[in-house]
Amino acid sequence: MAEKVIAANLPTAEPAAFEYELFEGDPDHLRTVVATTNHSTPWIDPTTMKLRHRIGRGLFGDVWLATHHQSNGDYEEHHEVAVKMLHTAKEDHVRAMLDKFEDLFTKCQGIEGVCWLHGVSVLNGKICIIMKFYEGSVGDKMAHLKAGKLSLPEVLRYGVDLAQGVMELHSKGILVLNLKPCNFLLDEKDRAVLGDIGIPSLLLGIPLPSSDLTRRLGTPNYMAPEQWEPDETGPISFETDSWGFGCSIVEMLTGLQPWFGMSVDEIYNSVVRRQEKPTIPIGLPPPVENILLGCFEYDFRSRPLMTDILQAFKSAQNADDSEAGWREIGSRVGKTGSLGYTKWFLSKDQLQVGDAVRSRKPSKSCKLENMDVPEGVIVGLDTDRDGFVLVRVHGIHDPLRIHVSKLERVTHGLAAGDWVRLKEEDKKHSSVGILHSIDRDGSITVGFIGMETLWKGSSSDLQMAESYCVGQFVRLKANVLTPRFKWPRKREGTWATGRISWISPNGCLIVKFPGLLTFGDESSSFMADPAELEMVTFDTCPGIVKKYQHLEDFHWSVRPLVIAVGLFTAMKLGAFVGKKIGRSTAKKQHEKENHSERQQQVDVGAASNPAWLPPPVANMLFREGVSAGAQ
Ligand SMILES: Nc1ncnc2c1ncn2[C@@H]1O[C@H](COP(=O)(O)OP(=O)(O)OP(=O)(O)O)[C@@H](O)[C@H]1O
Repeated sequence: MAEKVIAANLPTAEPAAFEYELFEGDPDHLRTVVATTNHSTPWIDPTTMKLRHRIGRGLFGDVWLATHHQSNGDYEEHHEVAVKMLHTAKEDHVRAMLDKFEDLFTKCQGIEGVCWLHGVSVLNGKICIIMKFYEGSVGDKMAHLKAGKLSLPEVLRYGVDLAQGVMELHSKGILVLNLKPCNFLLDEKDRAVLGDIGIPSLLLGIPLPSSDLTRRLGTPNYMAPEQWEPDETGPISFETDSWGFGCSIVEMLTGLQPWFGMSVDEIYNSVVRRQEKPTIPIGLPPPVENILLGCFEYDFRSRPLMTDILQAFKSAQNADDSEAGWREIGSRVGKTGSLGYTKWFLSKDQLQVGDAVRSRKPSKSCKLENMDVPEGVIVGLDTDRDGFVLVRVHGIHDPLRIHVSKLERVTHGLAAGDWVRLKEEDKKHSSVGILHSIDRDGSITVGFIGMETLWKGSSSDLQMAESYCVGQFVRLKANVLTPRFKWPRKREGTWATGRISWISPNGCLIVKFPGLLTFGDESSSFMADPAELEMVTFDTCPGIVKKYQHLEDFHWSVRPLVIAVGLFTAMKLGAFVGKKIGRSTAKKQHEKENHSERQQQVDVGAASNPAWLPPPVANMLFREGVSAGAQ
């Protein structure tokens, strides 16, 4: 049977190549790696391995069927094993990966629901992960079915197996990052186990050989938005696996791989830039449908954890009519609470009596004002109404009855979601980030630009930082000469001011520049490090000129519009002034004519008067003349 599956899995088998692969390597090189690596338990002597057939070729390397030969004088055994041979890496990277593998190996011991790991070896400078050989995968099973998809009860059963396996790995701090039906292996009892565990995690932080692979830490069709550039718009976290899990379930239910037929760049544009989600079949049991909707939340903090997924699948499995309602394919919109948080987001922190709390601000707002509870303490749980707690607020006699979704826990002055700054800067990453969690003992996790995973530390390492939200205007601080990310300049050469359009969970700001006119492919969105920015508001702009310049940041058309209005006004004014001048010239002309007429009359009247007569006298004469003329 094993041979049958192997044959079916042989897309590009190279039967003769393995001997070459195994023995061509420089034994001294191997000995160096072996000798300098701490390989107490997982290390397998490469000379005991014999590669037989290549089963498949994946993004991270090839999988081979091999024989592992073991003997200790008394006995001699040959085991059929699967060998994942990773791509060639530099010697110091090999060492780093072997150390990481050892940690993974130790943590995986005794975990059910994940592929059995025998150990690790190095052949030809390539790391080989040696695992139990399984008869096939969920992907293989689907490929052999006529419709290419599984029944709902089967999906739920495998889903429960897998969620349990992933949950166990998560409990040991291991991220899978490559969940997909081909990596769900099937054991003798038709239970799904996770294959290929943790390989992207082994590669985290290690430069990949091909530039094409550098931004991929998984299989593109199953990758979560934050997985593409985890140090820039990440970090990756446990909920990153929830996205991959959701993609796999959708594929198992429909037989269609998410983003099928699209190139890597097209998938990147759909998932990361346009924030699109895989299509979810409609008519699924409500717990499964809700969980899938949650799995495809763009911000991973809003997604369910594996324990939520397991619970949902179990409850759908127990429901009698699980398959009755599943009909056709369509898309749905996720449900969020009144403040814009999903129930998965809110369920990550369970409030307890004695917790200090404050009102939760709406998810897309910076404003803390008008809070019902600026500061309070939970003094009891309302047993009559589910989800309500009693909060004692300073200055109010009776405790307030408030729903937990409207409150957030404050520990050592910090609450999840706060903007924080590291007291001691670390050059490797930004000093400003977003707090993801704070335990009651003060241990924290923070998302920082420059880190692929969450930073762990203590609340005493942090201080509050200025918070940013979508819609605010920002520009680079004057002392920033070389920003972390590219930042556009105005025509005059000064840094442009932009508007925040999105905030990644690590605090990376996606900034648009409505004040700059862009052409063709020119991108209008830029990433920015909050540590390098300052806010721009009308109040902070000194003087009328700066205020007007800020007005220009709102839209590129403000300047031409102002120029047009200016020109129009100038023309109108010109015309008006022209008319006025014309009128006054005509008037003056008229007056001049009148005057010369009068003058003539005066001259006539004054003809007998000498020219040296003083003006009052002359005027008197003039008046007399006018009156004489008028008479
Ligand atoms: N332990 C194993 N036993 C039997 N078959 C395995 C085992 N591990 C992997 N396979 C099979 O080998 C084939 C190739 O696996 P591989 O994981 O290399 O491919 P991939 O999942 O497409 O790529 P990658 O994981 O590198 O992104 C798959 O069909 C997989 O089911």
